[in-house]
Amino acid sequence: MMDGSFPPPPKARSREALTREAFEARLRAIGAARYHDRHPFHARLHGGRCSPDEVRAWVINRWFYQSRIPMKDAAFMSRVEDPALRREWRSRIENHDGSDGAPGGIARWLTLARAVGLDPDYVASGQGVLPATRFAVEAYVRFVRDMPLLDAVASSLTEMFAPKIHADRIEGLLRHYPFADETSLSYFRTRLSEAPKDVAFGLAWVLDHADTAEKQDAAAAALTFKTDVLWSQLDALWGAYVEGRVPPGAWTPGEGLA
Ligand SMILES: O=C(O)c1cc(C(=O)O)c2c(n1)C(=O)C(=O)c1cc(C(=O)O)[nH]c1-2
Repeated sequence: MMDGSFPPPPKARSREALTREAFEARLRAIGAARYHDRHPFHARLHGGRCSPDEVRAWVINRWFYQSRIPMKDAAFMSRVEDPALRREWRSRIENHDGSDGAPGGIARWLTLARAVGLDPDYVASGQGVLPATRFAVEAYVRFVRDMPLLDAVASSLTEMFAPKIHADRIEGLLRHYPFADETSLSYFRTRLSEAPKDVAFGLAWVLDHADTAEKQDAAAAALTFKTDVLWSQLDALWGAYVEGRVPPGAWTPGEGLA
């Protein structure tokens, strides 16, 4: 500078938060690019190309995810100080565990297990679950237990994309597999009516609370993390049961049959 002074440092420009609409679009774009409906295992399953043992392997491994969902929701609720938020959230646990003597999602999953020829007690024991499935699912439970509440709620928002995959699954399984009927697939039919309430609440909560660019980034990262949790389970399933590299200790065909 002519007068020998230094130019002022550039002002640290704070990024503006996206509008509600633009932020929702950002979250939906994560699903469009990364949700596990795009995984080749789902195309194989819904297209009728899975062998009976591949279907059994999917039922055994996916059970582990199902079984941990109410545990992660309980972990979430244990951190919530607002009774209104806990009241809203607790139906998620009842949906899976059942209430007032009515069966929940876990019981419906075991009905599916029986229909594909598995012993439900074997499936419920968690034996034979792939190590990578266990790692991914446990990472999800820990994430919800340890991260800020905003990240925890955002990580549940993969469910925004689930109704389509549940509807595709019902249609594909009914068309291609003899075990499929309204009883064996009741898990998915029930989710079609349960999930929209949870999604509407969770999405509105995230849109309300992610009110800075940094929080929006954190919520988007949480949703991305969750898509990885889902995708890596199917990668593990594919490696073990489509390509035939079953890791030590994991289910082998013939085990755990009814
Ligand atoms: O079949 C599926 O593809 C699928 C995906 C997801 C998901 O996106 O996490 C859930 C479910 N199903 C489901 O049935 C379910 O109850 C559920 C709860 C949650 C969650 O993160 O709280 N995700 C899912």
